[in-house]
Amino acid sequence: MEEVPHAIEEIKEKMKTVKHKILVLSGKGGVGKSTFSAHLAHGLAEDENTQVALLDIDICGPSIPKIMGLEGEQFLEDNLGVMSVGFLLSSPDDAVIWRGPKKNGMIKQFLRDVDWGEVDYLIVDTPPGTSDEHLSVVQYLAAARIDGAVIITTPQEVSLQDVRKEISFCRKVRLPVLGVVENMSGFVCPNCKKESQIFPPTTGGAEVMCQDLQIPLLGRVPLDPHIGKSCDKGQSFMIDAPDSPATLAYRSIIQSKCVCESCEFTWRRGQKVI
Ligand SMILES: Nc1ncnc2c1ncn2[C@@H]1O[C@H](COP(=O)(O)OP(=O)(O)OP(=O)(O)O)[C@@H](O)[C@H]1O
Repeated sequence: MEEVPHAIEEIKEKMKTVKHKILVLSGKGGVGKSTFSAHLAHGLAEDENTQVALLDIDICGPSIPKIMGLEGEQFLEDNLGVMSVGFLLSSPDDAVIWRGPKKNGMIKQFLRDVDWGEVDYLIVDTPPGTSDEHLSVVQYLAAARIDGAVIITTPQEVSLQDVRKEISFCRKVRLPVLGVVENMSGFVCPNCKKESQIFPPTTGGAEVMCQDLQIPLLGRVPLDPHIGKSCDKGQSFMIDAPDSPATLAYRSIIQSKCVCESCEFTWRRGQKVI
């Protein structure tokens, strides 16, 4: 037990070279959290002067190595580093069946023992829900100050319901909510450009929920089947389809963050919600 406060101090020291730490959360699985985390990392790293690190703590289902086209390697570009438990498995098909303490130990090792170097943004992709991994990363980074969480949802009530739980978790552990991204939000037909709602928002979608909870809606990313194709190839969809509505949505979300060097990072300054 004595070990945890000690590790928190060590991690605080290690994180001195990491400017911003952003957790990516979702209530439900399969809503596009890892895809968003990967594209946030790609998008931020397009500026070659920005150092980005992507840490995948979805220990039982690490999909970041595949999405980033890194099965076996740990670095992508000079300014974009990736770490995942997926790199430690002998085969991508290996199952990780770990209890809480072992997961916590792995997260501690990732944060404390990886040589992160000078990093502008550390993006942490988490498993769905609120479990050991979330508590652990929040606890270990407690003294190192996390900027906040971005929460990914689809427009359906079944996903939004779990987002409310996620927000309640954030409030309990005093993790600021930077905002919500509504993913798979409408489908723009590539031929006629008409938008249809594949997953209709029965309760008003993320927009109404964000208004109710006074949380920023960072943007909406439409459904595009080519996103899955790019991810399967380990490529950035933003490079593969630079003019698509989904790319424009990713870019608008990424660009809306405050880039001012001197100010304290918030997605939209002054709107950080605890
Ligand atoms: N906007 C989108 N349009 C179309 N497909 C998408 C979109 N976003 C994500 N996907 C696809 O949805 C599937 C689930 O995405 P992803 O693995 O990122 O979800 P996740 O929330 O991280 O899931 P889990 O938490 O279970 O790991 C993937 O096949 C991905 O390619």
